[in-house]
Amino acid sequence: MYRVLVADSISDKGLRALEEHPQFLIDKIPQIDPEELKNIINQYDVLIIRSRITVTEELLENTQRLRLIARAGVGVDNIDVAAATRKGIIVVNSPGANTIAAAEHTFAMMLALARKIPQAYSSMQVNRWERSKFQGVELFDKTIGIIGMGKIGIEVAKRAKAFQMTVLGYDPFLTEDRAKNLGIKKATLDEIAFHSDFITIHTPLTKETNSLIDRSYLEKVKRGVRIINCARGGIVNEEALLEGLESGIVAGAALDVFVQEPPGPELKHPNLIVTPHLGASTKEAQEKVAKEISQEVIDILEYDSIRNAINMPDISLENQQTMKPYLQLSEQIAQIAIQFFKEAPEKIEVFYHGEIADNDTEVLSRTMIKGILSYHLSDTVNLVNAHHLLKENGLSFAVQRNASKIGFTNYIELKLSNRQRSVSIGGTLLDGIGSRIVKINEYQIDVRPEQNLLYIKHHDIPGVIGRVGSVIGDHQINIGTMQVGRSEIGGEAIMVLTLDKAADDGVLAALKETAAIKDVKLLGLSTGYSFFNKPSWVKV
Ligand SMILES: NC(=O)c1ccc[n+]([C@@H]2O[C@H](COP(=O)([O-])OP(=O)(O)OC[C@H]3O[C@@H](n4cnc5c(N)ncnc54)[C@H](O)[C@@H]3O)[C@@H](O)[C@H]2O)c1
Ligand SMILES: O=C(O)[C@H](O)COP(=O)(O)O
Repeated sequence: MYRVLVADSISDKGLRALEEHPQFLIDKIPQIDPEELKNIINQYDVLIIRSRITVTEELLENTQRLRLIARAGVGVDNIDVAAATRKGIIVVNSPGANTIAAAEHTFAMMLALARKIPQAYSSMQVNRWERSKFQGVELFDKTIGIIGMGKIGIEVAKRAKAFQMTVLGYDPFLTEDRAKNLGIKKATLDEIAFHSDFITIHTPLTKETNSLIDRSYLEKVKRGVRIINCARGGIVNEEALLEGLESGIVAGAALDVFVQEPPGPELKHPNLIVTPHLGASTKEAQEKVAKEISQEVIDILEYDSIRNAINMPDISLENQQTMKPYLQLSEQIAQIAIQFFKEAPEKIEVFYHGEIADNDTEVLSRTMIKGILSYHLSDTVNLVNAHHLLKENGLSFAVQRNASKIGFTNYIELKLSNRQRSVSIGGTLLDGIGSRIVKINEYQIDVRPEQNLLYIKHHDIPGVIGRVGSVIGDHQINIGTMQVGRSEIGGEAIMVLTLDKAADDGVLAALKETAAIKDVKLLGLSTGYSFFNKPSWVKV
């Protein structure tokens, strides 16, 4: 049973799927304060939040249990994603579910700003009738500059065109073609400053966008510009904005988001209109984000299907059918490799050949890293923090992908090495048959990866196979399959057996006493794959 803490006000209707799911137990504390959250966070597997809660590294230090932080909305700037990644916690959001709400709010703000509606309303509330004071401007025939042409920026652009505005768009990912298809002009930030009557921002808050609209930018804008920020507090520098409003360079501004939420009393000006972060606050958007997040939580924890994770590659239910057998094979290849290598390798190399190389193999690579690192670091490693732990432990990692086939339709090889030695394990998935380990170092074999494998290196002379069979039989262990590979007749050879139960120390000692046997290793593999599976190591 997974325990979920809903630590913000989230639509009940949207959460229904999660609440009705027998595997999830939900606690809702929408107004929880940071201290209480810190005290109880370790009781939960999942934390669902909006922008009210700040997830800090310090908060995450209080939990060993949390696996998933679900942001019912877009912005994850209130979550220390790097800290979550280090702890192996997946962070997901619900992009797109509140796009229309945010675009419509931007337009509501722009119209309210143009026609001074909030000011006129306040005046009438104190029984005044000041018609000339509240003369506004039209949107028709004006130029709007949109900074950030993502989902919301695009919806704002469409609406601006319906108002017959000239639309300038700036976004590092906006191409000329895309701009043309949208019927807008691709512009630079400076061109937006020089030509826009309205500027609206729709980027995330990043190092680059923090204070993007600052004093120096406001020195370049057209006098009388109106600025709208429904994206994130801080993208428009609040002090510079107040100065711009005071000097008249900025005729009006509309803010839905603030550096501090709620903002301090100093953030006031007669030409500044504000709303308390309401961009996503429509009934429809809240139901949609909560519904999307509920499904994502269920999919991740129940089906290992990941969409919209900030710190994990996507592995949706649709492509899971293809990828799941490879996930298990990758994990098993890594488990075999590290049980051979035993020490921590200095270098990890992965080679993908054939059709698999055309897929996004990142999740397979992470699975192998997890398989390798967890041998020494135990259960602190998962797919989320795999790369981080790799770097932290100073290991080098390289991937090579080659669509050409080398004997198999698909082939995955993992090589672990340090300055002294290396180990290579290769595996494939045979259509309609299942996975096979087909290479151990220089030896070609054909072994179905099962829970208990026994690897024996020996001289290729008569009698060894019989001796191995009788030692194992004497210990009442049934042999499932036996595969032999050799480099040359009478040279060195290997034998890989699948056993119905793990061989004990007595078997290994008896085998090692045989003169022709050079090495014996019992390899324990996990069967059945789950992102959160801990490998069941059988150390030899
Ligand atoms: N006020 C609200 O309640 C509310 C609601 C929803 C979203 N938002 C915020 O709106 C913002 C946009 O959301 P979205 O869903 O459109 O996201 P999105 O990811 O679809 O679009 C963001 C766009 O910003 C662009 N961008 C990034 N850095 C940039 C830069 N330096 N200059 C120009 N463009 C840059 C990206 O290329 C991307 O196209 C986010 O910050 C989100 O948190 C606020
Ligand atoms: O990033 C978002 O999705 C918006 O800012 C909405 O935030 P909220 O969920 O706190 O309303």
